[in-house]
Amino acid sequence: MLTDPITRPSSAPARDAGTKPAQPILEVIDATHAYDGVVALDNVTVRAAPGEFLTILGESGSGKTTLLRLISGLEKPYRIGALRLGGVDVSEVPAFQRDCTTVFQNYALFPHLTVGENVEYGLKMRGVPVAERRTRARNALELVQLADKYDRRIHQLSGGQRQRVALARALVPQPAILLLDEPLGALDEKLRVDMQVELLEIQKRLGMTFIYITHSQEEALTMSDRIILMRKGKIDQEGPPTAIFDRPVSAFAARFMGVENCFEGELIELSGGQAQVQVGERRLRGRWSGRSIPKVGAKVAVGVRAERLHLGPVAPTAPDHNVLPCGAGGAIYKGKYLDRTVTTDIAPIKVRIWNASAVTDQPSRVWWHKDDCIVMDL
Ligand SMILES: Nc1ncnc2c1ncn2[C@@H]1O[C@H](COP(=O)(O)OP(=O)(O)OP(=O)(O)O)[C@@H](O)[C@H]1O
Repeated sequence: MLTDPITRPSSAPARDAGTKPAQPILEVIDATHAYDGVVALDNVTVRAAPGEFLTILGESGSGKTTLLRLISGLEKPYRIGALRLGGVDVSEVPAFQRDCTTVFQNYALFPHLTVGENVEYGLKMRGVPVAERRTRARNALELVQLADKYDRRIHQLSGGQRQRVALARALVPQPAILLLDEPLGALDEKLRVDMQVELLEIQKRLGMTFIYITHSQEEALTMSDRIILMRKGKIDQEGPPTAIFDRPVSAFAARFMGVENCFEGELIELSGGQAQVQVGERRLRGRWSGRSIPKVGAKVAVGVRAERLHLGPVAPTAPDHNVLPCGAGGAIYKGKYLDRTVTTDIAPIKVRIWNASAVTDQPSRVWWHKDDCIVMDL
Protein backbone atom coordinates (compact mmCIF):
# COMPACT_ATOMS: atom_id res chain seq x y z
CA MET A 1 0.00 0.00 0.00
CA LEU A 2 1.44 3.39 -1.00
CA THR A 3 1.80 5.99 1.71
CA ASP A 4 2.10 9.24 -0.18
CA PRO A 5 5.76 8.53 -1.00
CA ILE A 6 6.77 11.84 -2.59
CA THR A 7 4.80 15.00 -2.30
CA ARG A 8 5.50 18.57 -3.20
CA PRO A 9 3.81 21.38 -1.30
CA SER A 10 2.64 23.15 -4.46
CA SER A 11 1.58 20.14 -6.47
CA ALA A 12 -1.91 21.28 -7.54
CA PRO A 13 -2.12 20.91 -11.33
CA ALA A 14 -2.71 24.03 -13.39
CA ARG A 15 -5.80 22.48 -14.97
CA ASP A 16 -7.67 22.71 -11.67
CA ALA A 17 -6.51 26.17 -10.78
CA GLY A 18 -9.72 28.00 -11.70
CA THR A 19 -10.17 30.59 -14.38
CA LYS A 20 -6.89 32.51 -13.96
CA PRO A 21 -4.14 30.80 -15.98
CA ALA A 22 -1.31 29.57 -13.76
CA GLN A 23 2.10 31.17 -14.15
CA PRO A 24 4.23 28.84 -16.32
CA ILE A 25 6.61 26.67 -14.34
CA LEU A 26 8.86 26.53 -17.40
CA GLU A 27 9.56 29.26 -19.95
CA VAL A 28 12.05 28.81 -22.76
CA ILE A 29 11.92 32.00 -24.80
CA ASP A 30 13.46 32.33 -28.28
CA ALA A 31 16.07 29.59 -27.89
CA THR A 32 18.54 29.00 -30.71
CA HIS A 33 21.31 26.42 -30.69
CA ALA A 34 23.77 25.07 -33.25
CA TYR A 35 26.50 22.43 -33.25
CA ASP A 36 29.45 23.20 -35.53
CA GLY A 37 27.28 25.44 -37.68
CA VAL A 38 24.36 22.94 -37.84
CA VAL A 39 21.23 24.63 -36.47
CA ALA A 40 19.55 22.21 -34.03
CA LEU A 41 17.04 24.67 -32.53
CA ASP A 42 15.79 27.71 -34.37
CA ASN A 43 14.20 30.43 -32.24
CA VAL A 44 11.97 28.10 -30.25
CA THR A 45 9.63 29.23 -27.46
CA VAL A 46 8.12 26.67 -25.10
CA ARG A 47 6.07 27.17 -21.95
CA ALA A 48 4.72 24.55 -19.55
CA ALA A 49 2.10 24.96 -16.83
CA PRO A 50 2.51 23.43 -13.36
CA GLY A 51 1.35 19.81 -13.40
CA GLU A 52 1.27 19.64 -17.18
CA PHE A 53 2.29 16.57 -19.18
CA LEU A 54 3.95 18.22 -22.16
CA THR A 55 5.30 16.07 -24.96
CA ILE A 56 7.96 17.17 -27.44
CA LEU A 57 7.30 15.05 -30.51
CA GLY A 58 9.36 14.86 -33.68
CA GLU A 59 11.45 12.75 -35.98
CA SER A 60 15.10 11.99 -35.39
CA GLY A 61 17.28 15.11 -35.56
CA SER A 62 14.39 17.58 -35.10
CA GLY A 63 15.98 19.12 -31.99
CA LYS A 64 14.05 17.44 -29.15
CA THR A 65 17.04 16.35 -27.09
CA THR A 66 18.78 19.67 -27.65
CA LEU A 67 15.75 21.47 -26.20
CA LEU A 68 15.78 19.18 -23.16
CA ARG A 69 19.52 19.66 -22.64
CA LEU A 70 19.10 23.44 -22.68
CA ILE A 71 16.40 23.17 -20.01
CA SER A 72 18.44 20.83 -17.80
CA GLY A 73 21.60 22.91 -18.19
CA LEU A 74 23.62 20.16 -19.89
CA GLU A 75 23.93 22.43 -22.95
CA LYS A 76 24.47 26.19 -22.96
CA PRO A 77 22.31 27.80 -25.66
CA TYR A 78 23.94 29.73 -28.45
CA ARG A 79 21.28 32.41 -27.97
CA ILE A 80 18.25 32.61 -25.70
CA GLY A 81 15.76 35.33 -24.74
CA ALA A 82 15.06 33.82 -21.32
CA LEU A 83 15.03 30.47 -19.53
CA ARG A 84 12.89 30.50 -16.41
CA LEU A 85 12.00 27.73 -13.99
CA GLY A 86 9.27 28.67 -11.54
CA GLY A 87 9.50 32.29 -12.70
CA VAL A 88 13.25 32.52 -11.90
CA ASP A 89 15.87 33.03 -14.63
CA VAL A 90 18.22 30.03 -14.54
CA SER A 91 20.29 30.78 -17.66
CA GLU A 92 23.42 31.08 -15.54
CA VAL A 93 22.49 28.41 -12.95
CA PRO A 94 24.54 25.18 -13.28
CA ALA A 95 22.70 21.94 -14.12
CA PHE A 96 22.92 20.37 -10.66
CA GLN A 97 21.29 23.42 -9.04
CA ARG A 98 18.28 23.55 -11.38
CA ASP A 99 14.96 22.30 -10.03
CA CYS A 100 14.63 19.57 -12.66
CA THR A 101 16.01 16.07 -13.22
CA THR A 102 16.29 13.89 -16.32
CA VAL A 103 15.38 10.29 -17.12
CA PHE A 104 17.43 9.03 -20.08
CA GLN A 105 16.57 6.30 -22.57
CA ASN A 106 19.73 4.35 -21.69
CA TYR A 107 18.98 4.66 -17.93
CA ALA A 108 22.51 6.05 -17.14
CA LEU A 109 22.66 4.02 -13.90
CA PHE A 110 25.87 3.17 -12.00
CA PRO A 111 26.38 -0.57 -12.64
CA HIS A 112 28.63 -1.08 -9.59
CA LEU A 113 26.07 0.34 -7.14
CA THR A 114 22.94 -1.33 -5.80
CA VAL A 115 19.46 -0.16 -6.71
CA GLY A 116 19.16 1.74 -3.43
CA GLU A 117 22.58 3.35 -3.78
CA ASN A 118 21.71 4.49 -7.30
CA VAL A 119 18.50 6.11 -6.12
CA GLU A 120 20.19 7.73 -3.13
CA TYR A 121 23.14 8.99 -5.10
CA GLY A 122 21.89 12.50 -5.88
CA LEU A 123 20.81 13.05 -2.28
CA LYS A 124 24.22 11.89 -1.03
CA MET A 125 25.91 14.42 -3.32
CA ARG A 126 23.69 17.13 -1.85
CA GLY A 127 24.72 16.16 1.69
CA VAL A 128 21.34 14.77 2.77
CA PRO A 129 21.81 12.76 6.02
CA VAL A 130 21.93 8.99 5.58
CA ALA A 131 18.71 8.14 7.42
CA GLU A 132 16.69 10.69 5.46
CA ARG A 133 18.06 9.65 2.10
CA ARG A 134 17.35 5.97 2.85
CA THR A 135 13.74 6.80 3.67
CA ARG A 136 13.32 8.95 0.60
CA ALA A 137 14.94 6.36 -1.67
CA ARG A 138 12.70 3.62 -0.28
CA ASN A 139 9.64 5.80 -0.81
CA ALA A 140 10.65 6.51 -4.40
CA LEU A 141 11.25 2.81 -5.04
CA GLU A 142 7.85 2.06 -3.58
CA LEU A 143 6.32 4.53 -6.01
CA VAL A 144 7.83 2.65 -8.97
CA GLN A 145 6.95 -0.74 -7.44
CA LEU A 146 10.51 -1.80 -6.69
CA ALA A 147 10.43 -1.55 -2.89
CA ASP A 148 11.76 -5.12 -2.58
CA LYS A 149 14.76 -4.54 -4.86
CA TYR A 150 16.67 -2.06 -2.72
CA ASP A 151 19.79 -4.26 -2.35
CA ARG A 152 19.80 -5.72 -5.85
CA ARG A 153 22.63 -5.05 -8.30
CA ILE A 154 21.68 -3.25 -11.51
CA HIS A 155 22.78 -6.15 -13.73
CA GLN A 156 20.28 -8.39 -11.94
CA LEU A 157 17.37 -6.29 -13.21
CA SER A 158 15.34 -6.41 -16.43
CA GLY A 159 15.26 -3.45 -18.81
CA GLY A 160 11.89 -2.34 -17.47
CA GLN A 161 13.11 -2.55 -13.86
CA ARG A 162 16.23 -0.53 -14.72
CA GLN A 163 14.07 2.16 -16.21
CA ARG A 164 12.00 2.23 -13.00
CA VAL A 165 15.20 2.66 -10.97
CA ALA A 166 16.19 5.55 -13.24
CA LEU A 167 12.74 7.04 -12.71
CA ALA A 168 12.98 6.65 -8.92
CA ARG A 169 16.42 8.28 -8.96
CA ALA A 170 15.06 11.24 -10.92
CA LEU A 171 12.01 11.59 -8.65
CA VAL A 172 13.79 11.35 -5.31
CA PRO A 173 15.09 14.96 -5.20
CA GLN A 174 11.46 16.06 -5.68
CA PRO A 175 12.16 18.28 -8.68
CA ALA A 176 9.58 20.77 -9.94
CA ILE A 177 9.99 19.37 -13.45
CA LEU A 178 10.88 15.91 -14.66
CA LEU A 179 12.52 15.74 -18.09
CA LEU A 180 12.14 12.39 -19.84
CA ASP A 181 14.19 11.72 -22.98
CA GLU A 182 12.56 8.80 -24.83
CA PRO A 183 12.40 6.91 -21.51
CA LEU A 184 10.54 3.91 -22.92
CA GLY A 185 12.42 3.69 -26.21
CA ALA A 186 14.46 0.64 -25.22
CA LEU A 187 11.53 -1.41 -23.93
CA ASP A 188 9.49 -3.98 -25.84
CA GLU A 189 6.00 -3.01 -26.93
CA LYS A 190 4.00 -4.68 -24.14
CA LEU A 191 6.22 -3.25 -21.42
CA ARG A 192 6.17 0.15 -23.07
CA VAL A 193 2.39 0.28 -23.00
CA ASP A 194 2.32 -0.82 -19.33
CA MET A 195 4.94 1.77 -18.41
CA GLN A 196 3.02 4.50 -20.25
CA VAL A 197 0.09 3.89 -17.91
CA GLU A 198 2.33 3.79 -14.83
CA LEU A 199 4.15 6.97 -15.77
CA LEU A 200 0.87 8.76 -16.23
CA GLU A 201 -0.41 7.55 -12.86
CA ILE A 202 2.76 8.73 -11.12
CA GLN A 203 2.63 12.09 -12.86
CA LYS A 204 -1.00 12.66 -11.92
CA ARG A 205 -0.46 11.50 -8.35
CA LEU A 206 2.52 13.81 -7.80
CA GLY A 207 1.06 16.69 -9.79
CA MET A 208 4.56 17.12 -11.21
CA THR A 209 5.33 18.76 -14.56
CA PHE A 210 6.62 16.21 -17.08
CA ILE A 211 8.44 17.26 -20.26
CA TYR A 212 8.45 14.08 -22.29
CA ILE A 213 10.35 13.42 -25.50
CA THR A 214 9.23 10.84 -28.01
CA HIS A 215 9.17 10.21 -31.75
CA SER A 216 6.03 8.07 -31.38
CA GLN A 217 2.80 9.85 -32.27
CA GLU A 218 0.83 7.07 -30.58
CA GLU A 219 2.73 7.59 -27.31
CA ALA A 220 2.28 11.36 -27.54
CA LEU A 221 -1.46 11.04 -28.15
CA THR A 222 -1.90 8.59 -25.29
CA MET A 223 -0.03 10.47 -22.60
CA SER A 224 0.01 14.21 -23.17
CA ASP A 225 -2.00 17.18 -22.01
CA ARG A 226 -0.30 19.06 -24.82
CA ILE A 227 1.98 18.15 -27.72
CA ILE A 228 4.67 20.26 -29.38
CA LEU A 229 5.51 18.87 -32.80
CA MET A 230 9.05 19.74 -33.90
CA ARG A 231 10.36 19.90 -37.43
CA LYS A 232 13.98 20.71 -38.30
CA GLY A 233 14.58 22.69 -35.11
CA LYS A 234 11.30 24.62 -35.25
CA ILE A 235 7.83 24.10 -33.83
CA ASP A 236 5.48 22.98 -36.60
CA GLN A 237 2.37 22.77 -34.44
CA GLU A 238 1.39 22.69 -30.79
CA GLY A 239 -1.85 21.93 -29.01
CA PRO A 240 -3.83 19.25 -27.19
CA PRO A 241 -3.69 15.74 -28.72
CA THR A 242 -7.19 15.96 -30.21
CA ALA A 243 -6.41 19.23 -31.99
CA ILE A 244 -3.19 17.95 -33.53
CA PHE A 245 -4.83 14.68 -34.50
CA ASP A 246 -8.01 16.18 -35.97
CA ARG A 247 -6.71 19.50 -37.28
CA PRO A 248 -3.12 19.21 -38.46
CA VAL A 249 -2.00 22.59 -39.81
CA SER A 250 0.42 21.24 -42.41
CA ALA A 251 1.05 18.25 -44.64
CA PHE A 252 4.07 17.50 -42.43
CA ALA A 253 1.96 17.46 -39.25
CA ALA A 254 -0.72 15.40 -40.98
CA ARG A 255 1.73 12.75 -42.18
CA PHE A 256 3.44 12.67 -38.78
CA MET A 257 0.08 12.15 -37.07
CA GLY A 258 -0.66 9.23 -39.37
CA VAL A 259 -2.74 10.73 -42.19
CA GLU A 260 -1.99 8.18 -44.89
CA ASN A 261 -3.24 10.10 -47.94
CA CYS A 262 -1.97 13.61 -48.73
CA PHE A 263 -2.25 15.34 -52.09
CA GLU A 264 -1.05 18.69 -53.35
CA GLY A 265 -3.56 21.03 -54.96
CA GLU A 266 -4.59 24.61 -55.68
CA LEU A 267 -7.09 26.48 -53.54
CA ILE A 268 -10.17 27.42 -55.58
CA GLU A 269 -12.45 28.75 -52.84
CA LEU A 270 -12.37 29.21 -49.07
CA SER A 271 -15.49 30.36 -47.24
CA GLY A 272 -16.74 29.73 -43.70
CA GLY A 273 -13.98 27.20 -43.11
CA GLN A 274 -15.03 25.18 -46.15
CA ALA A 275 -12.44 24.80 -48.88
CA GLN A 276 -12.52 23.68 -52.51
CA VAL A 277 -9.25 22.48 -53.96
CA GLN A 278 -8.30 21.51 -57.49
CA VAL A 279 -6.20 18.34 -57.42
CA GLY A 280 -5.31 17.33 -60.98
CA GLU A 281 -8.58 17.14 -62.89
CA ARG A 282 -10.63 16.76 -59.70
CA ARG A 283 -12.34 19.29 -57.44
CA LEU A 284 -12.23 18.18 -53.78
CA ARG A 285 -14.16 19.67 -50.86
CA GLY A 286 -12.86 19.80 -47.30
CA ARG A 287 -12.49 21.84 -44.11
CA TRP A 288 -9.68 24.35 -43.76
CA SER A 289 -7.21 23.43 -41.03
CA GLY A 290 -4.10 25.48 -41.91
CA ARG A 291 -2.36 28.18 -39.86
CA SER A 292 -3.68 31.27 -41.64
CA ILE A 293 -6.12 32.05 -44.41
CA PRO A 294 -4.41 31.66 -47.81
CA LYS A 295 -5.28 33.43 -51.04
CA VAL A 296 -7.23 31.71 -53.80
CA GLY A 297 -4.70 30.08 -56.11
CA ALA A 298 -2.31 29.17 -53.26
CA LYS A 299 -0.75 25.72 -53.20
CA VAL A 300 -2.30 23.70 -50.35
CA ALA A 301 -2.38 20.10 -49.13
CA VAL A 302 -5.42 17.84 -48.91
CA GLY A 303 -5.39 14.92 -46.49
CA VAL A 304 -7.68 12.05 -45.59
CA ARG A 305 -7.18 9.16 -43.20
CA ALA A 306 -7.39 5.66 -44.65
CA GLU A 307 -10.12 4.66 -42.19
CA ARG A 308 -12.39 7.50 -43.36
CA LEU A 309 -12.53 6.22 -46.95
CA HIS A 310 -15.18 3.99 -48.47
CA LEU A 311 -14.99 1.65 -51.44
CA GLY A 312 -17.70 0.17 -53.57
CA PRO A 313 -19.36 -0.01 -56.95
CA VAL A 314 -21.81 2.84 -56.25
CA ALA A 315 -20.99 6.07 -54.37
CA PRO A 316 -23.40 8.48 -52.64
CA THR A 317 -24.58 11.26 -54.93
CA ALA A 318 -24.90 13.97 -52.24
CA PRO A 319 -22.54 16.93 -52.81
CA ASP A 320 -20.98 16.61 -49.37
CA HIS A 321 -18.88 13.66 -50.53
CA ASN A 322 -15.71 13.54 -52.60
CA VAL A 323 -16.03 10.70 -55.10
CA LEU A 324 -13.29 9.37 -57.39
CA PRO A 325 -13.34 6.54 -59.91
CA CYS A 326 -10.76 3.97 -58.90
CA GLY A 327 -9.14 0.74 -59.95
CA ALA A 328 -8.25 -2.26 -57.79
CA GLY A 329 -4.79 -2.23 -56.25
CA GLY A 330 -2.82 -4.30 -53.79
CA ALA A 331 -3.89 -5.17 -50.27
CA ILE A 332 -1.82 -5.74 -47.14
CA TYR A 333 -3.15 -7.89 -44.32
CA LYS A 334 -2.58 -6.19 -40.93
CA GLY A 335 -4.34 -8.60 -38.60
CA LYS A 336 -7.16 -6.44 -37.29
CA TYR A 337 -7.68 -4.76 -40.65
CA LEU A 338 -6.70 -4.74 -44.30
CA ASP A 339 -4.99 -1.83 -46.02
CA ARG A 340 -5.95 -1.65 -49.64
CA THR A 341 -4.35 0.74 -52.09
CA VAL A 342 -6.55 1.72 -55.02
CA THR A 343 -5.47 3.61 -58.11
CA THR A 344 -7.10 6.94 -58.98
CA ASP A 345 -6.28 9.65 -61.49
CA ILE A 346 -4.89 11.93 -58.75
CA ALA A 347 -2.73 9.44 -56.79
CA PRO A 348 -2.80 5.95 -55.30
CA ILE A 349 -5.09 6.04 -52.23
CA LYS A 350 -4.84 3.82 -49.18
CA VAL A 351 -8.18 2.60 -47.77
CA ARG A 352 -8.50 0.81 -44.42
CA ILE A 353 -11.01 -2.01 -44.36
CA TRP A 354 -12.02 -3.29 -40.93
CA ASN A 355 -14.34 -6.00 -42.12
CA ALA A 356 -12.22 -8.15 -44.43
CA SER A 357 -15.26 -10.16 -45.52
CA ALA A 358 -16.76 -6.97 -46.96
CA VAL A 359 -13.89 -6.49 -49.41
CA THR A 360 -15.14 -5.89 -52.95
CA ASP A 361 -12.98 -7.51 -55.60
CA GLN A 362 -13.40 -4.76 -58.14
CA PRO A 363 -14.33 -1.47 -56.45
CA SER A 364 -14.98 1.23 -58.97
CA ARG A 365 -15.48 4.20 -56.64
CA VAL A 366 -13.66 5.55 -53.60
CA TRP A 367 -15.36 8.28 -51.57
CA TRP A 368 -15.13 10.25 -48.36
CA HIS A 369 -17.18 12.90 -46.58
CA LYS A 370 -15.96 16.50 -46.87
CA ASP A 371 -15.78 16.76 -43.06
CA ASP A 372 -13.17 13.99 -43.17
CA CYS A 373 -11.16 15.86 -45.78
CA ILE A 374 -8.49 18.12 -44.22
CA VAL A 375 -7.21 21.07 -46.26
CA MET A 376 -4.02 22.61 -44.85
CA ASP A 377 -0.71 24.30 -45.52
CA LEU A 378 1.61 22.46 -47.85
N1 LIG B 1 26.81 16.89 -29.91
C1 LIG B 1 26.46 17.18 -31.17
N2 LIG B 1 27.37 17.54 -32.09
C2 LIG B 1 27.00 17.86 -33.36
N3 LIG B 1 25.73 17.83 -33.80
C3 LIG B 1 24.76 17.45 -32.93
C4 LIG B 1 25.07 17.11 -31.58
N4 LIG B 1 23.91 16.78 -30.94
C5 LIG B 1 22.94 16.93 -31.87
N5 LIG B 1 23.42 17.32 -33.05
C6 LIG B 1 22.66 17.61 -34.28
O1 LIG B 1 21.63 18.54 -33.92
C7 LIG B 1 20.41 18.21 -34.56
C8 LIG B 1 19.32 17.99 -33.52
O2 LIG B 1 19.69 16.87 -32.72
P1 LIG B 1 18.84 16.37 -31.47
O3 LIG B 1 19.61 15.26 -30.82
O4 LIG B 1 18.45 17.52 -30.64
O5 LIG B 1 17.55 15.80 -32.21
P2 LIG B 1 16.46 14.77 -31.69
O6 LIG B 1 15.17 15.25 -32.25
O7 LIG B 1 16.55 14.62 -30.21
O8 LIG B 1 16.91 13.43 -32.41
P3 LIG B 1 16.79 11.90 -31.88
O9 LIG B 1 15.34 11.59 -31.79
O10 LIG B 1 17.50 11.13 -32.95
O11 LIG B 1 17.50 11.85 -30.54
C9 LIG B 1 20.70 17.00 -35.44
O12 LIG B 1 21.00 17.46 -36.74
C10 LIG B 1 21.92 16.38 -34.79
O13 LIG B 1 22.70 15.68 -35.73
